[in-house]
Amino acid sequence: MLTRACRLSPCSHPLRRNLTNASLFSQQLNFRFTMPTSKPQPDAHSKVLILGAGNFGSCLAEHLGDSEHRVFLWAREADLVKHFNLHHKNLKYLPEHNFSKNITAVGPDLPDGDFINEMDVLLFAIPTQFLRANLTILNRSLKDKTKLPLLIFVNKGIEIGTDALTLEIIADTCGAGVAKAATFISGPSFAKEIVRRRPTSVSVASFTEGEAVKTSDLFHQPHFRCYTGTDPIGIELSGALKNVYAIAAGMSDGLGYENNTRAMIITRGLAEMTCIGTAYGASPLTFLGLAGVGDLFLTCSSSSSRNYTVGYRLGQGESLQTIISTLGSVAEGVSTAKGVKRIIDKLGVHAPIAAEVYEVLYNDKETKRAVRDLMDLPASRELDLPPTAGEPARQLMEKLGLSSG
Ligand SMILES: NC(=O)C1=CN([C@@H]2O[C@H](COP(=O)(O)OP(=O)(O)OC[C@H]3O[C@@H](n4cnc5c(N)ncnc54)[C@H](O)[C@@H]3O)[C@@H](O)[C@H]2O)C=CC1
Ligand SMILES: O=C(CO)COP(=O)(O)O
Repeated sequence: MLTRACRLSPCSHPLRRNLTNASLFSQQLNFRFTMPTSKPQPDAHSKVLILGAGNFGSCLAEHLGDSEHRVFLWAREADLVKHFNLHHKNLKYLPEHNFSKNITAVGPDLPDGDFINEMDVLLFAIPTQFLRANLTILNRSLKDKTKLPLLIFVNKGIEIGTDALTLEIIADTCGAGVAKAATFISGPSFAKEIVRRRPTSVSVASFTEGEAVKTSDLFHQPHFRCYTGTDPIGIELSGALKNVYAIAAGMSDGLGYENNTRAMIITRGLAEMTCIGTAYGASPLTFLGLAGVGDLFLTCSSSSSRNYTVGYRLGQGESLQTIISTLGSVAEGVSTAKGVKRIIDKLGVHAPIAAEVYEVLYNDKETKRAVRDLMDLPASRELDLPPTAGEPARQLMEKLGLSSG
């Protein structure tokens, strides 16, 4: 078993390491900041508020409710709150599951400041496109920024219109200190398998490594392992990007292509993800972890994935509008494909699979034509990481006060 001493490594963001080695900013970045931390380590009887009672929020409520913690689950649907508290069931998401009696549903309004300030942990399981509005309201309750609850985010997407990662949404709405303390969980973790206690592992990252360790300690269970790190930008990009490639893999299967084609999409998708991440300013190694290749493999190869399902149904000839209106759950890759397209265009990264997914979703390109165009690309070297120095990450870290000239 890993000891705490073994899991902790000196806190240094990979951007700093990359830049120190080779890049444009090697002489410029000089980290001089004090990392914020949350209230003391959540103990065995912590108060946890989970925001978002969809598949993943409910699943994580169950994961933490299966303990001595006092878990509250915020749902914006009044009927869900009422039914959950009476029957310990969430009929809309994970309807088969009997939830722990340690969980109390709250809502439909967001809890008030007094309630929020009593919490030791706030866990956000709200789809990316709705996060900004909810954080704007919640920020009014986070009065004392020196005594923050442990803040955990599990959404996997890029915001439409701003191309912002969640780190930036948090900084915009709650301030840089809150973003620096935030922790991100990402990795191959279907909600319905976690509630069945199938062995699962995830990546947990924060700029404040102590917060990632607290999160890991909170979540770690015999059937659930956490691996900590200090590349939240890479972890976020991994989770967001893999959803776009899951759409591509589903599309391929929906068109009737077989295993070779799916393996090609997964592998070339990983190469694209790594190039986009490197150009953005994340560590390329992050994409080899659970949040990267782990989640990419999972979602590209299973019909349990909503993103894969969107792709599959597109490949079968259904329209995007019909698929979205009948999916019954969020597929973050659909909205994220827009931000990814803008990011690759801006950074000049060659990411043809992501570009073709965008064309199918938003320019009515036929799925078969997209495959033909990909296969017609000229032969190229297998992998050349872009030499760029990570301007988006540099700007984001500047916003967080994590760089100084
Ligand atoms: N389901 C899974 O296995 C996993 C999901 N995730 C991520 O977690 C996030 C949430 O996903 P799911 O729970 O699966 O989605 P879901 O589709 O099951 O549930 C969506 C939730 O968002 C809420 N919602 C809708 N509009 C809202 C608004 N305006 N403000 C606040 N909440 C709103 C709904 O009430 C519902 O609780 C996504 O970013 C997803 O990528 C991450 C890992 C695994
Ligand atoms: O991210 C997930 C599992 O790790 C869930 O994937 P989908 O959102 O595609 O269902």
